[in-house]
Amino acid sequence: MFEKDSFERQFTDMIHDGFIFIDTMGIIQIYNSKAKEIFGIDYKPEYSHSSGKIEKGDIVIIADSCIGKDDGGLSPESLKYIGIRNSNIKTGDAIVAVGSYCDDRRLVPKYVYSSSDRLHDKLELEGMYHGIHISSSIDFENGIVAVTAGQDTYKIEFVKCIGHMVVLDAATKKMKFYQTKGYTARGEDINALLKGKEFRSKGNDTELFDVIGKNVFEIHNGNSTIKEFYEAAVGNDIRYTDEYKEINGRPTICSLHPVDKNGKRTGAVLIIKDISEIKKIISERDEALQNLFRMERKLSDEEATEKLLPDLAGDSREITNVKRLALKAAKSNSTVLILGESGTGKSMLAKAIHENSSYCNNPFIAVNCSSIPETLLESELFGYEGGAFTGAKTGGKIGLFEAAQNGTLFLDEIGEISMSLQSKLLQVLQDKSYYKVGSKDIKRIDARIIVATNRNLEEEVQKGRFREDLYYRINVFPIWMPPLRERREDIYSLVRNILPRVCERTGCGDKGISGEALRLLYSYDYPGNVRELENILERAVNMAEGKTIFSSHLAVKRNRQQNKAGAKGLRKLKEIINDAEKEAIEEAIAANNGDYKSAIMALDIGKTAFYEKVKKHNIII
Ligand SMILES: Nc1ncnc2c1ncn2[C@@H]1O[C@H](COP(=O)(O)OP(=O)(O)OP(=O)(O)O)[C@@H](O)[C@H]1O
Repeated sequence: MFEKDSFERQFTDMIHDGFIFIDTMGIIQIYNSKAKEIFGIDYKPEYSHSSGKIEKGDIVIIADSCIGKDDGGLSPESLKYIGIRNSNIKTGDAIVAVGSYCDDRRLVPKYVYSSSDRLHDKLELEGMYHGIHISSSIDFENGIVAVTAGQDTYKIEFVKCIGHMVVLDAATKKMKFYQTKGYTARGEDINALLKGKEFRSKGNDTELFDVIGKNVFEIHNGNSTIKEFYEAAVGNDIRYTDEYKEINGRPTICSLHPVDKNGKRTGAVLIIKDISEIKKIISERDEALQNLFRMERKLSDEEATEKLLPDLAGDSREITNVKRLALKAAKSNSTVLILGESGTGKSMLAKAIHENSSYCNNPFIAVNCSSIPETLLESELFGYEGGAFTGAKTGGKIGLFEAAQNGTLFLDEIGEISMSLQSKLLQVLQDKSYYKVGSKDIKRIDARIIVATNRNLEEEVQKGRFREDLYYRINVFPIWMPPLRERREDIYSLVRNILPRVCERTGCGDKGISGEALRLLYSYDYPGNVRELENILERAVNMAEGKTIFSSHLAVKRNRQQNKAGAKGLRKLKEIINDAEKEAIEEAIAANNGDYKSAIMALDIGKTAFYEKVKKHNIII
């Protein structure tokens, strides 16, 4: 229809978009330069090679981001051509591999693969193979697939999926084929080549690859866009403008126009805008936005935990997690079970949950189950009617459940209650109702229940000391408070939070703490957790006469390392003297309320010697 160098052809080459015209037989009549560029036809690559086919013993290097879904059509089974027979490799997996083609010398292939459900930034294989340095990598984040053989690297950019392959000649180890963009149009998909199809030459050796006169399905795999294109060309009334379409695995924006002459269909035109670059930018932007969103959410999460649980000091990963869970628990009305060693802050957390819940304007009633005698606990919890038992108040008594109505009832040390009370509690939690002792009137529970224990309840259940059904009933929303020794980084913020409180409580005036003392606090193991830290600080505040707490004011055993050395009894005399010297200086400073002149006099040493020793022992003054 068109002359080879016709005016129309030259004209369409000037268009910035890809322009393809096919006739009513699906034969390509115009295929402008931009279309060739988009689909890698007439692409002038860096490296040249002649035409040929993969032969026995050739080294084949593959990097496939999504087996079976790339446009190279690689299947897990076809990997057998390079010696990979692994039934765990599935369609959709990513693989980087090197192997010898149809090799009966049994050269073992090397490969790394990753299932599609695993998130990865990069998949990489690197090493010597058959005397040549090979690397094959897929950079998912930047959309680059690269194969290096010796000094030469062959890269292809991709948007969604890609199948890349480089072949080295068995004898010379020189590159004899490599994949570049446009391989679908050239009909050089990996699978076909592995099955023995010939490849075309490239670079300086590129044979004239004229698509004019070829059927459109020869050049483009028959996806729905090309099918529609053909349908429009043969007479169907399909047309669209600027629609997102994929052709040969490349994202494009297409416009389809049927072409009629004298009322008769003569073919169709497909105009293509290459948007792979834009798509990449968009996906990068989307990813950046997602990261930003994630960061913002994390920050606002952290801000929220700080704002809503201000009394709960600590910013370690462990305590932050506890705070996050606590805020979630506060939003639900399920029973919360707080577990953890004594003194870790379970009661404090229960209060914080209450304060952040919808029950916050109503009472928070805390009851330590171990501190109330067993005989009284039932009547304390449920209350009693006047005259219910000998010694009962005449007017009866409101129980803690009733007192906590519409608020929160915190049952601390739940692991301590007797088996008979456990059954009653189970009933109450199940039925959400109870009877006052000596009453036949049913009472409804509208309080939120939080329970806590420092016992290992699972172990208690196994030993028959705690009812299994009650354990399951209260274990709805468990929160584990980690011991302080497992979150030492909280010590600083705990001291900052607790010290002013302790100073106020003891009426000793504001006091600070020396770096040395902080370091000592940091090195201690705290079997009694935060409560023990609080007690240590309280004692120190009372001991320190000046404004600063020094390590000599802290009633803690020596630090972990020193404990260990001490336990072995292997400390050298020099070390002992050294420690004693340090302690003496600290004590002198503390005893003189931080007044160095007096400390120097008390120690009866020279000023220079004093400052030298202070420096040597790293004493903060
Ligand atoms: N994160 C924290 N921030 C500030 N103070 C804390 C923190 N955790 C615990 N404390 C303080 O430590 C002390 C012990 O806390 P709490 O009574 O809540 O511990 P507990 O785990 O309930 O102890 P027990 O198991 O013995 O009942 C309290 O005085 C509390 O104020």
